[in-house]
Amino acid sequence: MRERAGLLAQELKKTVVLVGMMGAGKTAVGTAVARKLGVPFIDQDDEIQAAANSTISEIFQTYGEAFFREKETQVLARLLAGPPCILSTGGGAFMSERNRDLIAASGVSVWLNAELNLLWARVRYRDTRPLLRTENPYETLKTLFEARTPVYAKAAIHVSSFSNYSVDDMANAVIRALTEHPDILKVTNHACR
Ligand SMILES: Nc1ncnc2c1ncn2[C@@H]1O[C@H](COP(=O)(O)OP(=O)(O)OP(=O)(O)O)[C@@H](O)[C@H]1O
Ligand SMILES: O=C(O)C1=C[C@@H](O)[C@@H](O)[C@H](O)C1
Ligand SMILES: [Mg+2]
Repeated sequence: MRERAGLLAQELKKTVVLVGMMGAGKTAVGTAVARKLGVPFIDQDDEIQAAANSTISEIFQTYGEAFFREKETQVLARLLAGPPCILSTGGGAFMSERNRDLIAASGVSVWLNAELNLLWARVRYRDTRPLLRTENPYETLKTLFEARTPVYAKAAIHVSSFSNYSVDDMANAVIRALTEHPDILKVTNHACR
């Protein structure tokens, strides 16, 4: 893809799989990264909803979490078999060893790492996350955060989010991290042509 200045061509060689907690920005930042790189963006939660013709909440309510997790793995395998893209996972997808193996086999995992209070500030006013529909959603988020952090840390690339970062800042930080891996994102300078 060429930037407006016509200086950079970029080739995405592997699917970049964004992982992390609910509210880490996988969907928001992934969308921005894909737009900046001019590559396709796919949100795994959206794909599951489209395949089931129901919302995530409805799937949890009607069929339960175990069914959702099965669909999550099926959809992940299908998306990873497609052309390279920016793929935002659901918050729990990276918890499964099978999913981590699928990602490592044909993509690269990037952890969007954010502090608990930042995550809480982002998720507290939305009711689209069935796992947080509990008596004390902050405590639930904290429990998930503590249990999941060591697993997210297995991701190949880590990018930290801070409260003063915008979605755009985070997208740029992800792209900077990717450009350090030419086997993932190859950037060619065409300035001299
Ligand atoms: N610096 C930032 N990085 C990421 N998100 C940000 C940032 N600043 C504000 N936000 C907002 O925080 C929210 C992050 O939610 P988003 O749905 O992208 O998270 P997610 O990781 O996809 O969560 P889920 O696992 O539930 O799908 C968005 O509304 C986004 O606009
Ligand atoms: O953290 C999780 O386990 C989840 C996060 C969302 O993206 C959805 O995939 C679903 O609500 C489960
Ligand atoms: Mg999301």
